[in-house]
Amino acid sequence: MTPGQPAPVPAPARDPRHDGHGTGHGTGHGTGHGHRDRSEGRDHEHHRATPWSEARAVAAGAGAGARTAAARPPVRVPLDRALGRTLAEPLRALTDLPSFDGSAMDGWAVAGPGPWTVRAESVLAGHAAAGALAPGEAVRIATGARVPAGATAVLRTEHSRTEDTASPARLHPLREVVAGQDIRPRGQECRAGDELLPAGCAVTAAVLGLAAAAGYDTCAVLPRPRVEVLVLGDELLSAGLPRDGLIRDALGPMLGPWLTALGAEVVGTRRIGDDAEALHAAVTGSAADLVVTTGGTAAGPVDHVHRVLDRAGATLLVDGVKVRPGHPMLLARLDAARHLVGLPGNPLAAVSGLLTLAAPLLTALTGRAPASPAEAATAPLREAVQGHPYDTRLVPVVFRDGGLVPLRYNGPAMLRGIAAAHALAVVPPGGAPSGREPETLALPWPTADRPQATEGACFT
Ligand SMILES: Nc1nc2c(c(=O)[nH]1)N[C@H]1C(S)=C(S)[C@@H](COP(=O)(O)OP(=O)(O)OC[C@H]3O[C@@H](n4cnc5c(N)ncnc54)[C@H](O)[C@@H]3O)O[C@H]1N2
Ligand code: MOO
Repeated sequence: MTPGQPAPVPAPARDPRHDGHGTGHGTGHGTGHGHRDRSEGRDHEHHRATPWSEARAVAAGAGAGARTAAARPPVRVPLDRALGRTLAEPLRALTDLPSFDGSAMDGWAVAGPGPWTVRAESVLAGHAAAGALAPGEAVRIATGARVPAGATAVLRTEHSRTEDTASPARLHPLREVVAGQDIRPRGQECRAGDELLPAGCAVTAAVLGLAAAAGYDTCAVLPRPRVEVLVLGDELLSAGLPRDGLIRDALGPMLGPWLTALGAEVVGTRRIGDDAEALHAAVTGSAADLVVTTGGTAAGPVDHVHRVLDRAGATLLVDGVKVRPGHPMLLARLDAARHLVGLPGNPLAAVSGLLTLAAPLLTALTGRAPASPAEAATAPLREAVQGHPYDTRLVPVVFRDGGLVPLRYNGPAMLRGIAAAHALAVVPPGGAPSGREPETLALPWPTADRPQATEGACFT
């Protein structure tokens, strides 16, 4: 079956693999995928579902279009508020770096060949420069101090011997002295005006250091896309233990920080309940560039998202994706500059929607270059991973001993696997054999290796 061809919709009872989650660890659903209890128009939903890679491309295109339509100007922020933002302009050096000829070592600035007569003074970093040295003279110098005019080299303390009995003291080299040694010449790293980084780079801690060194107090960054999260569902509790069929809202606490890590400014996370009127008002009244809803995407009696989008005059760009978990995810254009991503309510399905639709859309909206799949870390699979017959699977994995180990708790309602994961492996329809190096999706935070004993026992 090639992508784009209509996929048959086998009845789950006849094809148990169609739950698509492979391991059978409590997938918590599997009651059919054809949305047969919807109106006739949705009977063949799976035929309309977009292949996974195409869905990501559509989302990226939507983000790029919205960015052009919104045309929001760059903002200038102090360096201590720029972390995680995107450079709106190339970072050009405002000064030569180093800005003066300085000593790279603690020792002696010397002029000409030794031995040298030692001047009584010392030159320290940040202090006045010593007067010019005449050939045959030396002066004590600290790392980072300006070398005096006339100096031809710096001699490290440990490569020198001083003869204090002489007056003035005499300095002898303990090894050959090469002209220019241990002097950091002005402009060695860059000249004023040189482009240090192009526009579009993410501002990392290292970029902040470079910008400060190059003379910046503020920097111009792209505006962050504003995102509002609407959490649907009457069954959700914000605190305490699950009780009486009610469960804790796992998505409200997770999505805001995750979207922030993807470069968004999260303007709010609101609980809406299963109330179509409230949802319609929230969607049409939102000033956000991207509205993210959770739940209500499928075929249940209170799954309002499609109806509300119809009523709001939105255009569905993606209505279902050939991916497990998360296939009911959707992407709609609310107007030229605003979009809505509908994430399924099952928590790992919501993560799948977040990475499939919201992440590429936000990357394009932010103005960053999309990460190429070839750049994402991968490794040979340590074991075969069962595939869905027609859909892509996203499976939480850890990197271990040079291989990729799929994690076990990967059911659509489970977060235990993804919480321990280093990445998500993209498993093509039909599965991936042991040894295959699959495409992976990186998680937008550092992942530390955990003690193997715990991981091995509990997660794989
Ligand atoms: N007849 C069909 N039923 C279902 C289908 C289908 O194709 N036909 N697809 C299933 C799949 S797959 C998924 S995924 C879900 C998607 O459902 P919705 O997006 O409509 O989400 P809900 O029904 O509201 O919730 C599903 C599930 O997730 C729990 N949930 C919801 N929100 C949260 C939250 N914030 N934190 C934690 N858990 C949440 C909710 O209680 C349900 O258990 O539909 C299947 N059904
Ligand atoms: O399995 Mo659903 O795929 O939870 O999207």
